This record gives sequence, structure tokens and C-alpha cells, in this order.
Amino acid sequence: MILFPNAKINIGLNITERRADGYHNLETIFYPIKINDVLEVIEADSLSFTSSGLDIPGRMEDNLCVKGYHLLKKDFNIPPVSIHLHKHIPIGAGLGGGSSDAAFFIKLMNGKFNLGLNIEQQQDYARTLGADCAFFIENKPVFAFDRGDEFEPIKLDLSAYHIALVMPPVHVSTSEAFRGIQPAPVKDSLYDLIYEPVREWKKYIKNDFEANIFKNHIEIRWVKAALYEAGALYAAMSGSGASVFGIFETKPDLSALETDNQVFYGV
Ligand SMILES: C[C@](O)(CO)[C@H](O)COP(=O)(O)OP(=O)(O)OC[C@H]1O[C@@H](n2ccc(N)nc2=O)[C@H](O)[C@@H]1O
Ligand SMILES: Nc1ncnc2c1ncn2[C@@H]1O[C@H](COP(=O)(O)OP(=O)(O)OP(=O)(O)O)[C@@H](O)[C@H]1O
Repeated sequence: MILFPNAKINIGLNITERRADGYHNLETIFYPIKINDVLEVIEADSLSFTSSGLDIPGRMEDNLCVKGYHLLKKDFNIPPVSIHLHKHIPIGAGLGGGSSDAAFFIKLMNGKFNLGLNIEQQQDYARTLGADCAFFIENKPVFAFDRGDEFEPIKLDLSAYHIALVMPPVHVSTSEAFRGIQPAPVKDSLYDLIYEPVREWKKYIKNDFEANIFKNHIEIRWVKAALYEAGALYAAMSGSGASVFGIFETKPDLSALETDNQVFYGV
């Protein structure tokens, strides 16, 4: 069985509070985009994990798909499987690629072995693997809050726009991004602001990670500026970086960025 885990972007990200469990409360909009991995699972004599495409840091046991297998194995009598992941979603990009693989793995296993898990139950399993994971179970635009793992559906359709995504040659780890952040409550919630016209977003919708990350990685700031110069209605870093997306009325010319960065059009 094969599924195609996709990436997400964060439109706005406000870090509102430090929590007692070491995490932060935040609010953000998650929006699915069309950059995909390929995840194949077949029944086998023993558990194995192989990958192709981009190099995935860490050992096999650290891979979120393998962690997902062990998580389900605790509660269900599932057979060993051979997992193959073709990695295409940039890593350390704020695109939630690893989280998506994990969520799609849970969905795949649920379907393949008739585990009978409903959406909420799949989200509960996903949540234990990472704050981003649960979003990918339903994979629809949402307003996310708490650790970023509680959701309220929103009506947001950007399909009339051209979204371009630029990945500078920099990786930012999520915990690095949270270091030095001063959480602050918000006056106006993204839950309402997201319904402002896209060309107004730059006045109201911010990613709280940008200031810190731009200080240490000036090239990410340059990419954002270049997207505005190329005509973006809105441009921002996604999640904890390093990728930056731009929302355009039509396909932009970003050829000047292609030398130093990976550029994805029409995601
Ligand atoms: C910030 C976002 O990238 C926005 O999309 C995500 O919420 C991060 O989600 P994620 O990569 O799935 O994060 P996890 O793997 O659960 O957490 C990595 C680390 O980030 C920090 N972390 C993450 C989420 C959160 N709400 N508060 C945090 O402080 C914690 O130090 C945690 O140990
Ligand atoms: N299937 C996987 N694909 C990619 N990375 C994985 C996977 N499983 C575990 N990891 C680990 O997770 C780390 C970051 O993964 P990921 O690509 O999800 O980060 P990210 O793009 O910063 O996403 P996020 O928006 O969730 O912060 C990697 O350094 C890697 O060690």
C-alpha cells in the first residue's frame, strides 16, 4: 500500500505562553501544500525501514514511521512490515515532513490492517509522536492552538493563488527556534485575522520565530524580501523555518533565487 504524505505551511504563528511541560502554547494556521514524500508499507517477516531521496538524519529507530509502528504494536496485534520512504519534503524546513510521514503511517496501518480507529483516535496516537503530527490525520486547513495540536476547522481556500516555496540551504531545528522566545498573549487571534484579504495579511499576520531566526540566518530574511520584490501578496517563514513561502496572484519569476536555494512552484 502506498500513500503520499504532504507538507504544510504555517500562516502566522503566535507563541502565547510557556507551559509547565516544557512546551509552548501557540496559535497558528496550518495549510496543506503539494510537496510530497512516498510511503510504502508491505507485510514482511521482520520489521524494516529503508529510505531513498533526501538523507534523513538519525537512526532507523528514530524515524517517526518506525516510532509509529511501535506505538500501534503496543495496542494491536499487527504483523511485521517493511517500510520504504522516498523523502522529498525538505528536512528542518518547518514543513512538518517527518510529522506527516508519521500521521500517514498511522492512517495507512489503520486502513491496511482494519484497526478500526476513528479520526480522534488516530489523532491521539499521532499527537504522542510530535506536536505537528495530529494535523496531518485530517489534513485540512485549521486554526491550531494549545501545543499546536488542538484544532478548529477554518474555511480557507488559496487554490486561486500561486504559492511558491523557497528552501534556503539552512536547517533550523524546532528546539533551536524556541530558544530565546518571549511568549506574549495576542490581542487579535489568527482565527479571525485569516479572513482578512490576503494582500492585507502582511499588516497583521506574523511568525514569532522570524525575528530570532533572521538574526542568526540572514539568508532567510533575504529570501523573504526577494519574494516580496517578486510580487508576493504575502510572504513568511513557515513554522520554525528555514523555508519561506510566498502567495502570488500568478506564477512569479524566482530564477534569481534558484542558484542558491531550492524553489518549488505551485505548491
Ligand atoms: C512550531 C511548529 O513547527 C509549528 O508548526 C510545530 O508546532 C512544532 O511541532 P513538531 O516539530 O512536531 O514539534 P515536536 O517534535 O513536538 O517538538 C520539538 C521541540 O519543540 C519545542 N516545542 C514544540 C511545540 C510546542 N508547541 N512548544 C514547544 O516548545 C519543544 O522544545 C519540543 O521538544
Ligand atoms: N520520516 C522522517 N522524515 C524526516 N525527518 C524525520 C523523520 N523521522 C524522524 N525525523 C527527524 O525529525 C527531524 C526534523 O524533521 P522534519 O522534517 O519534520 O522537521 P521540520 O521540517 O522542521 O518540521 P516541523 O514543522 O515539524 O518543525 C529530522 O532531523 C529527523 O532526525
